[in-house]
Amino acid sequence: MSSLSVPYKRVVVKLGTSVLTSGGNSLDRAHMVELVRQMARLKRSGCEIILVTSGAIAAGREHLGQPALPASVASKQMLAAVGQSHLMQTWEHLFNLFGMHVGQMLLTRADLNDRERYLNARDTLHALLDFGIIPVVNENDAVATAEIKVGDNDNLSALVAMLADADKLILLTDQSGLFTADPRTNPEAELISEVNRITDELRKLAGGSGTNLGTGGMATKLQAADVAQRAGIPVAIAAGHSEGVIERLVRGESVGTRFCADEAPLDARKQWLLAAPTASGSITVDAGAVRALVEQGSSLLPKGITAIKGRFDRGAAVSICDPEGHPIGRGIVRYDHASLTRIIGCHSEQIEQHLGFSYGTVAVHRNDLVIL
Ligand SMILES: Nc1ncnc2c1ncn2[C@@H]1O[C@H](COP(=O)(O)OP(=O)(O)O)[C@@H](O)[C@H]1O
Ligand SMILES: N[C@@H](CCC(=O)OP(=O)(O)O)C(=O)O
Repeated sequence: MSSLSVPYKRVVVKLGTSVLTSGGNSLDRAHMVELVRQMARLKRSGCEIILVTSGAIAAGREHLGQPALPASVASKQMLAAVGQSHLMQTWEHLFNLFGMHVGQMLLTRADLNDRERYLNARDTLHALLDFGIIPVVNENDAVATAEIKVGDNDNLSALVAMLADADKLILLTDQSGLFTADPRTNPEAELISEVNRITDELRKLAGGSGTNLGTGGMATKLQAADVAQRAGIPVAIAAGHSEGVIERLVRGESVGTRFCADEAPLDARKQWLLAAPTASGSITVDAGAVRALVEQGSSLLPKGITAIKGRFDRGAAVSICDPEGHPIGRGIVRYDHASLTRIIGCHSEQIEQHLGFSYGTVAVHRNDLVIL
């Protein structure tokens, strides 16, 4: 038994393509063994590990003899379909060396959009953990169309961290963390070691992927960190090739860039609302409503609505935008788009008069609303 002391008991580790291939054209199995060794030691010390793994497309290219990375979505899906089974076999084999089992979960946004499916996925994840099995998660690239995709494994890992009630999210990549600029193009870039709040200024520093292998670069890692932070989960971005990096982070050492968790995290339903649903429409509100929603945490009344876009049912998730069209929040509507269009700008007491029925005085209740 290892004598490691682990302050974090349930940890999501996301490994980018950049880490799994070491920047090359195939999976770097020697390095994967080293990463598995660290995770296995942590597991023996009482820490539950959930692995979010990229690398299906890279494994598919390797298996098929390195065809050029295709531009078309269908060809990438084909590579992912070929590669996912090889990727999974590799993980299974490596964890088996340490006497551990893995269970595959392939998810899309559609599995998380619907609250019931979200809860089902959560139950499966918890059942795997209860059995001492390591969940190995990737996006279900082979079936994910643009509408149902999470799109990148950084955001997927934040969703998984929430699903799992994890107490730490570790994003491992080919850089030592978040820098003041992309270190590939700016040699002056400096590592940012701690982030308390993710601001627009910080978002501007985070660029896309510097390679054609990774998806999203630092921009999607920051989005993931934002979601996880608000769910009360601390996040680290660090280099996957830094020695003992997973163990050091789980032991509480500060490596790379550390994002503190919010002290007042959103409740479970709002976490789901923040992270999962694709908005089926949008509601534009006036300046007074923006203040009421953002500063006072009020519900959205029909009176503050100035425009509605899209077609949605009662109970759908919609985006809420300020007068300039910038999204300020996301909420579940109490009225479908047709009814809401008829009560735009109305006082709440007039709803029944206009519609002949009422589902209550608010368009979006504050319990069903999350501010971005
Ligand atoms: N501010 C930044 N700090 C660090 N890396 C950055 C920054 N902006 C952009 N990047 C790029 O993000 C890349 C890592 O993301 P990505 O290629 O998607 O890797 P992964 O496969 O690990 O997800 C880096 O190689 C780097 O070029
Ligand atoms: N799901 C894809 C990876 C998507 C992705 O986000 O890649 P990366 O930026 O390398 O973490 C795959 O398995 O190839």
